Amino acid sequence: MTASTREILAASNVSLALGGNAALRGVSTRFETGKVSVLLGPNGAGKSSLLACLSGLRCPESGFVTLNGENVLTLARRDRARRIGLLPQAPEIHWDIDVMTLVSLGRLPHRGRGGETNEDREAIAQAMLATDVAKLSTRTARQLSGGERARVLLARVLAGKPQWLLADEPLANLDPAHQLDVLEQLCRIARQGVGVVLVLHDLSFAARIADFVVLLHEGQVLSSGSRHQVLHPEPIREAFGIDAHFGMVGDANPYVVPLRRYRK
Ligand SMILES: Nc1ncnc2c1ncn2[C@@H]1O[C@H](COP(=O)(O)OP(=O)(O)OP(=O)(O)O)[C@@H](O)[C@H]1O
Repeated sequence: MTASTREILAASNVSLALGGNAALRGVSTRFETGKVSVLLGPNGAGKSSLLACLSGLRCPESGFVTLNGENVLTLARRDRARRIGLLPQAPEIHWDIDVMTLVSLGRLPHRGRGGETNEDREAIAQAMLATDVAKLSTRTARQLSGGERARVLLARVLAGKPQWLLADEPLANLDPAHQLDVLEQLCRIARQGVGVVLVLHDLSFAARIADFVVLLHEGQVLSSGSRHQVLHPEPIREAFGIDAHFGMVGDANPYVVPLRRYRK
């Protein structure tokens, strides 16, 4: 991808109410391809709601989301599905399906009438390798452990090779080795030009990989910018109500340890 093909996914003054709750209140922010962006915030802050609006899954009450200036809701569904891959939070698998078939569903937006192509097969194999699920390919997806299922569902999204990957807590349920593997894959595809937008709860992983951070609180953007600007005692205290210790292991591994609840 060259600078001229850079894409921007932008939320402009987005508000969303869910069941009478104000999930988002006038959120404006923008994301770029080629970067890892991380949404942070306490439970109920609006992170999943923002991903749902960015992906076109939910329609804001007011405001809008644009992809390169075009409203995501006006994109043809198939075009949107090709360009934006969404991994929702803790998705369920509702039917008996083997892992290989489930991952191959990620290619559906690309399928023509001729059935599976070599390109499809290659994308599926790459995605299964990247998430370390090849050895599970004949297993029934519903019988997998939580972490195995999470990796298979990420493989399905990766198989679609979207220009944008929006993932809601992609590290939840993963063991530390697979957390590191998945983070490395996500950073790698960002370097290749994909726009990666992640919801994370782990502040240390966010500090390690984020090019851009949006900190949400009560449906609003409390702070956004580089990890150095946002992963800072003041905004973290205000958003989460905690004091935290910020440190470094070597030159490249920042960490954040929540210490105690902040009491005024
Ligand atoms: N289906 C729904 N019906 C009613 N209210 C909802 C629904 N989904 C979310 N909400 C509310 O909208 C607000 C934002 O929820 P959202 O799931 O976006 O938060 P979040 O930041 O992703 O939280 P978490 O970290 O717990 O996943 C919360 O107050 C939540 O209770």
